[in-house]
Amino acid sequence: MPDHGASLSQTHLSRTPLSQTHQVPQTVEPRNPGTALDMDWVLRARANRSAIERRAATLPGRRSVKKDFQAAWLARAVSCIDLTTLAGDDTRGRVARLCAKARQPVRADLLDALGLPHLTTGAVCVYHDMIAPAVAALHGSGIPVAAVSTGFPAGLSPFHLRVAEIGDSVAAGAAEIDIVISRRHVLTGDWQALYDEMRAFREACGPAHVKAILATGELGTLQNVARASLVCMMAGADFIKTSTGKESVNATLPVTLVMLRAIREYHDATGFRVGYKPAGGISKAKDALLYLALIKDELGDRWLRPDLFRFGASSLLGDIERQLEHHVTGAYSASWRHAMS
Ligand SMILES: O=C[C@H](O)COP(=O)(O)O
Repeated sequence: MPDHGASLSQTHLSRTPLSQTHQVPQTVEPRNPGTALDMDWVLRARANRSAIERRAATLPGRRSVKKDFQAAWLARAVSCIDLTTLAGDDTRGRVARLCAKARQPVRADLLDALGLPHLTTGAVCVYHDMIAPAVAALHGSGIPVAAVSTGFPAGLSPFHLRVAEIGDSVAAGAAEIDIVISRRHVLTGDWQALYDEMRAFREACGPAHVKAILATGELGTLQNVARASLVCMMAGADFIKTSTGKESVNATLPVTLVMLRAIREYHDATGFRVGYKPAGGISKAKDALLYLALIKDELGDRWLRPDLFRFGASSLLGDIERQLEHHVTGAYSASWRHAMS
């Protein structure tokens, strides 16, 4: 059960010695198989925008962690990052450097000082053409490659090509596929079409885990976010993800609250845990701490692990590393001193 109201300084994670924060228990979460589309349930979903925004706005004042506790939480955040590059000018060289950073996200001397023997990011996230170099660069590390797919970011290419793209990316070695949904199905309330699309994407993924990108900044209302979250989970999504990072509004705390509550409701009803990935515009360590606090409040500790939580972020790691360096040395370094920051 989530421990609503517990202060972070009293949490299990905060009391955990730094040397243990990166150790993820080897629990194997059963995959969400999905359910039939339950239209009554979907249409019952509501979102009270003003209450949600009020709750999100008060979070920074109510939640703070300091010193060793903060370093422990930041180390946990690192282990949950999908270290991302999604740029038109990506090259094999850039991806290889990113993968080296995923293997060693925090400088060895800082890890030593923090008593952390080993830490990696949750995954590396790239476009299809960069899967092979990423798989090669991560060989032996156990770090999965995630690929964005289905005509990312708009998702407006022909349906058969979107499905085929998933198969190609799985064949190329992607263990996780970040699909984009058709926003028009949400905006027109065609929940059956969204469900069928998501089912087909999930099937095309086979053993690869599928993250459903809702592009929440383009869905119009929080109620639509709640309903789209439920439909994607009913259709078998392993994760629901806020954004591509390319919309004008990406991850926010109010949207996160809505999606976390949908995940909780789905778990209560089916027993299956679906993961959550906020993505786009999360670049500061202090923001990462807010997301972790909200997840702890709403879903509990079990979701604070990389198998159920990821940050989709291209530049968050650099700021976290700076904060950890400050924790160890008492001084801030320039961001350019941290590779791929
Ligand atoms: O899914 C990941 C996002 O595209 C990353 O967005 P960002 O570059 O704003 O961190």
